[in-house]
Amino acid sequence: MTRYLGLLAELLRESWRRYPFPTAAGLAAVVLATATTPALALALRHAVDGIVTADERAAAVGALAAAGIFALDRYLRDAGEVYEKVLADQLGAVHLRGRIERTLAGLDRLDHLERTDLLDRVTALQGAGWRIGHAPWQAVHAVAGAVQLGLLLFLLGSQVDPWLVLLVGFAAVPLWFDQYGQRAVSRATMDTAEAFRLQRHLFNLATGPDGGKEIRVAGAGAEIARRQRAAWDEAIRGRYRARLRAAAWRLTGWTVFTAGFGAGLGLVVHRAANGQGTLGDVVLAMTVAVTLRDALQATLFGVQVTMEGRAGGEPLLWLRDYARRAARDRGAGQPPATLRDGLTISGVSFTYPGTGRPALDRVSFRVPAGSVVAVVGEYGSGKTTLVKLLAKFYAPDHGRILVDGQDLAGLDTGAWRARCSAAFQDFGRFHVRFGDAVGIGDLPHREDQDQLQEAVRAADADGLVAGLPDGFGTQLGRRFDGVELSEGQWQKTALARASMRREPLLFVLDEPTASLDAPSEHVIFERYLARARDLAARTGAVTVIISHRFSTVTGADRILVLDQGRLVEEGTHRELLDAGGRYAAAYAIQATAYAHDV
Ligand SMILES: Nc1ncnc2c1ncn2[C@@H]1O[C@H](COP(=O)(O)OP(=O)(O)OP(=O)(O)O)[C@@H](O)[C@H]1O
Repeated sequence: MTRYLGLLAELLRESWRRYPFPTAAGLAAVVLATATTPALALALRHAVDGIVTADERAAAVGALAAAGIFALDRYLRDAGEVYEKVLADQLGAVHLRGRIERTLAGLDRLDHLERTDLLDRVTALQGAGWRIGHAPWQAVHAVAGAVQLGLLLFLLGSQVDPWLVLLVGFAAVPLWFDQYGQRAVSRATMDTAEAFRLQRHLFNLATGPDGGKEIRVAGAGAEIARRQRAAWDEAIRGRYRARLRAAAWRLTGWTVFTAGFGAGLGLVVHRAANGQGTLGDVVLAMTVAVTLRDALQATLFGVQVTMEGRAGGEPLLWLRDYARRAARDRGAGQPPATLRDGLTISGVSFTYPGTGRPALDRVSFRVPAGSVVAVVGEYGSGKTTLVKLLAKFYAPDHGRILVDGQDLAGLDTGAWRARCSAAFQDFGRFHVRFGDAVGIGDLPHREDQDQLQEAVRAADADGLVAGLPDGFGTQLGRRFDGVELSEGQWQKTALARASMRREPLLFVLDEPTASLDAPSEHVIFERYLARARDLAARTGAVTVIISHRFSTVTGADRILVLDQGRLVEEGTHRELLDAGGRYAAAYAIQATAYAHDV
């Protein structure tokens, strides 16, 4: 809570720094508006007592003052509202949202995209900028409302009857009760984030092109819709219940306040009837009574919206901590210009957070500079995890990865990644111009036509570009009225992207040809082996190829066989065949299968 309030104060300071005049004007309007109602009540009493005592001048002054204060009050509220809205939108929707997006995009790590508990927070960050942008102003209103409440009670106590000050206790009850309700709403928002995420995922699955074909063939549309509905119901039920609970707390608070307030008014009327007060006092008390309720409601509303902003503020604070921790783990060392020794993986173990079984278990091997290493193994044996560790997406739980003798953990993540190139199994489909979809692989050179051509050639995608209506300028993706590519064409585009960097130290190909036909696969492996030799000669680069198809990796210098996270065999294709172990058996099965196919 303290951190959240600190965040609100910080946002207000930022608003002040960026927009000093509108912020000052907005704050002045709120502060001045707190005094208008007490002033109006005093002016009205003056006017009424003037009328009762036949003091025409006093009555006229009181009436004029009341009219002026009323007009000022309206003006202050309207002007304040305009300033606040514009400032909150600027701060939240523009600055904070941009900052959130930049921070998320700049994160070196992957766990916020792969761990459910962290994904919930990332989900909660959507729209958080807008929500949190309004929260500081609501906090200002909550404070101003409380001050106004204090002024009104002081007025009642000092001008009418000191007993009426006791109303402050009754006024505090709804504020206090409201907190309980808001806490429940905040908790429910976090608790139901997963159900919301599931509902959105199912919605996208049912309406998007990715799973569309399978769902229709399987006739699973109704089932997906049912599950979506169930997820939605679960999420909404949780939030609805919390809101009901909040409403019950609020209603109880109001009931207590109304009882106290009714007794207070009765006291004032009783005093006036016994000559202990004037008619003006009764009018003052009535005016304050009416606005006391409004002031209290404004305070409650301010507290409520401020607290609702907490649902956006907490993930924002989490993101900061997370980004700070990620930055701390970033390392400062620079990678070598060229690899001389190579990579050493020494006793590396890694378990994904929240899982019980290690994805990699005490894996050790050496990749000499300039060599091509193939990693093979069954589904889920840890191949991609190994690559994630090499690309520094995760740090090993045990063991070390050395780059020419330097611990990878100590190398600056950005600098290391700048010397890595990678095509991943779950490659991205960038709906941009084809040239950008490839050029993004080496941003500083994304317009370099020679480099683009070279990358496209390496990925055997020259034919693809030639077939595009505007070549490199062709917009991709049907959603943007562009050309839709086939799965294999998207994969070739991803491969071309990974081939943009000319001087990587580590070149990773994770199932690079899974979506391609056999002739393309053959051409690509030939080209990548040649490219690996070329890179090796220039920078001593190491190429790591992951593949299920054993026939494609026979040309590698070394082949590593993983099984359930363990390195079980290692050697050249010939050595492994001669050893007659797991690799040899799997290779024989695949060779037979291909022979049957032919
Ligand atoms: N983000 C994750 N969170 C939790 N567990 C994971 C995650 N990614 C992978 N795993 C688990 O780690 C193990 C190794 O997965 P990995 O993706 O490295 O295997 P793989 O050999 O590359 O498999 P495939 O050939 O199917 O791509 C598997 O048991 C998998 O379920």
